[in-house]
Amino acid sequence: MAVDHAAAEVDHLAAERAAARFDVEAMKIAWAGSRHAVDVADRMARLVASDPVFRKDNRTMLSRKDLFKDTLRKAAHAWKRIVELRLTEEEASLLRQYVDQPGYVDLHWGMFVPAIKGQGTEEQQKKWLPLAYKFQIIGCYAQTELGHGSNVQGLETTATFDPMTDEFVIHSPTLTSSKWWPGGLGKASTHAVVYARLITEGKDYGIHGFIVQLRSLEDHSPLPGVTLGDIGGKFGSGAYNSMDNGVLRFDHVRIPRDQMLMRLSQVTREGKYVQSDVPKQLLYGTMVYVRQSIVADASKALSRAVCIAVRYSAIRKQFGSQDGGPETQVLNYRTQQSRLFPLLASAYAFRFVGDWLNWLYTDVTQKLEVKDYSTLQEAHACTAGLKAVTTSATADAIEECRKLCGGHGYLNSSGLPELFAVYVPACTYEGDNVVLLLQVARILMKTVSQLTSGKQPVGTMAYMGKVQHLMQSKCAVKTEAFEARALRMAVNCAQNIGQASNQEEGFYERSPDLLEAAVAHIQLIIVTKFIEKVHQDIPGHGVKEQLQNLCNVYALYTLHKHLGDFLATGSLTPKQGALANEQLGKLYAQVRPNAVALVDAFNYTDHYLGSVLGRYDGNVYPALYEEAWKDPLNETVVPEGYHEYLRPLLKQQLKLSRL
Ligand SMILES: CCCCCCCC/C=C\CCCCCCCCCCCC(=O)SCCNC(=O)CCNC(=O)[C@H](O)C(C)(C)COP(=O)(O)OP(=O)(O)OC[C@H]1O[C@@H](n2cnc3c(N)ncnc32)[C@H](O)[C@@H]1OP(=O)(O)O
Ligand SMILES: Cc1cc2nc3c(=O)[nH]c(=O)nc-3n(C[C@H](O)[C@H](O)[C@H](O)COP(=O)(O)OP(=O)(O)OC[C@H]3O[C@@H](n4cnc5c(N)ncnc54)[C@H](O)[C@@H]3O)c2cc1C
Repeated sequence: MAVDHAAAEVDHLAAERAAARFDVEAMKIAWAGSRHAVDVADRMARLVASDPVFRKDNRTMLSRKDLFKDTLRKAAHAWKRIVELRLTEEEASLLRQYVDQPGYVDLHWGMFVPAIKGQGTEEQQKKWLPLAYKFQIIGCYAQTELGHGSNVQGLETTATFDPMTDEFVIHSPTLTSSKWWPGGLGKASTHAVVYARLITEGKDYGIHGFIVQLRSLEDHSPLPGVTLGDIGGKFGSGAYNSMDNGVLRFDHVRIPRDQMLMRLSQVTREGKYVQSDVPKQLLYGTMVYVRQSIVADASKALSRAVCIAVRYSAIRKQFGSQDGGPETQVLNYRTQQSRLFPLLASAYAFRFVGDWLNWLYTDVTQKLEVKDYSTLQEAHACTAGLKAVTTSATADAIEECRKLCGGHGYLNSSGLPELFAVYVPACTYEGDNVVLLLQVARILMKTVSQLTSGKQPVGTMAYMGKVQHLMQSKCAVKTEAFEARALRMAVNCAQNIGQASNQEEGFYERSPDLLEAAVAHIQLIIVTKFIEKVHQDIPGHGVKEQLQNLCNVYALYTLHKHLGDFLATGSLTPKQGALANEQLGKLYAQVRPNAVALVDAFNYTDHYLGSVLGRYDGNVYPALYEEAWKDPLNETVVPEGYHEYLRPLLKQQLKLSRL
């Protein structure tokens, strides 16, 4: 008798959901932040999913040109819906998230507008922002060049003030000074915030931002002296190829003086350079803003991958039980759990630390408005470090989820290859992760060096003030072990650097250790913020308990993975390390019955997940089967090329065999 496997799989997910020991609706609120956040996300997700223009299941099969046109169409349609429905900023940005296709709008809203807000004077904001808000101009963020990305101070584009005409002359003096990478620049943008070396009265004052028009507002052709285009195809099919990352060269392009962003410093009519009393690091403010939003995005990308892998692992069965009973769901394998559940816990951990970082960023912004710059360093260290640690972990985790889904995970229809390809550049853009961690390490070294002078560290570095205690004690408490590990690694680095003939040389020599010290510090922040979250009042049956479990999984898994650090610094004994591992196994057993419900709490539509393996209804096999037939290769039974290449070959073999 034929068994309807498909129906059986569907029942499986229902059984998983019924077995969950907590209130999923309440967990949705804990994940999203509030009832309001759940409702608005739900509404926007459904709006997108039900609109045929936002279809994306065919995306990996489109040519680059068709994909780009599809992106323009989606962006225009999204804007039309935003205006027609009078969506709020919150609704609009969720709508953009669920459209789920990188495009010029991300850089327009995400970097061009914030750069003008952060670096422009009130007058400049009044002039440019209304144009940008109504899409009467489209902007991008043109900082990186062919020759320099990480080293911003090394950029070569020049902006030379000409007092005769009251203009800046923007010029690309070398091939390596060509702007290279800015998203939206290649084909869509009409304007850019261009970062260039300001030269006036014969002196180079370093990097500053300028608003430069690139294309005609009449026919979109490049303005005189401007050469620009797309830099070419990128990693993976679909994925980030929807974005027109661009190249841009200037040949003595003139812009009015008032298009220099003048909040941080000014050039007078006479050509005098005047520095404001604000720290010059505010020039990097747009990057800080985007880095904090990238941390929030990490939890979104990771939770999508984990949702697919958990649901599919509940559906997928391999091998029978000892007594010949039904086959085992792969989710029941201890190895599957030990690979998957830490990723599930990380998704929650990154979500909560992302919320905290958003709070920190808002707090710093408010302080800056009243000229309080005391938390600028903390904001830089936290955004840079958390961006680096969460994006690296998420990129690795998406690939691990692909492997957790076996062969089917490698199909585009699983959604995982495209998610990986679109996500991995997050480890590079907005600051290469190693470069960012070295920034954190520099701040750690500075903090350690100040300990002897009695200066008490604050914010996320405050634990370093407990130096006497943390350097000596054996740690029984979990957070204390994380604190001791981070502090001792930092102090070891500082001592080693101190022995070098000069500090810079010492920093250079010790940079691999410094990276690890920075990671230890950032992991401490993530663990601490997760613990703080579970100490809050969290309503809903069983919700707090589940989050407590996941928090323990995240902390103990991190500890297990980096046990070498904990042992080498004497922050834990080998026995404690072994006990932690034992405990981890027990925690996985507690997560197991709740796993499917824990990913349901992300509340993702099938449209947003974009995965036949992660379908809410669990109907995986019919969907996989159907999806295969949609491939353009299956449009004809006999493939194109048969008559040119297969038939002659086969005929030739036939002739040979008859000889
Ligand atoms: C109606 C609404 C519609 C809604 C639609 C919604 C649409 C969607 C909206 C939003 C989406 C948002 C998402 C955006 C999409 C993102 C896509 C990806 C885009 C990617 C873009 C980019 O990549 S842009 C380019 C990024 N480039 C980099 O990150 C370069 C990295 N390098 C650097 O940052 C710097 O060079 C460096 C920090 C590494 C070194 O700089 P420098 O040499 O100048 O400094 P020092 O090391 O000497 O340090 C000096 C001193 O400064 C301190 N410091 C350094 N940086 C900062 C900082 N950022 N902030 C504060 N302080 C800083 C440093 O610690 C030192 O301090 P001391 O006290 O002197 O020691
Ligand atoms: C998809 C994508 C979108 C982008 N969008 C934009 C955009 O909109 N606007 C824009 O201006 N830019 C954009 N960029 C550029 C991006 O910001 C840079 O690529 C990034 O900052 C890294 O710089 P780089 O390419 O110069 O790398 P490099 O610095 O050349 O890195 C190469 C290697 O050198 C290492 N390295 C570099 N410096 C050090 C150091 N001091 N110590 C130790 N190791 C080091 C790095 O770790 C890395 O392994 C984008 C990039 C990508 C991939």
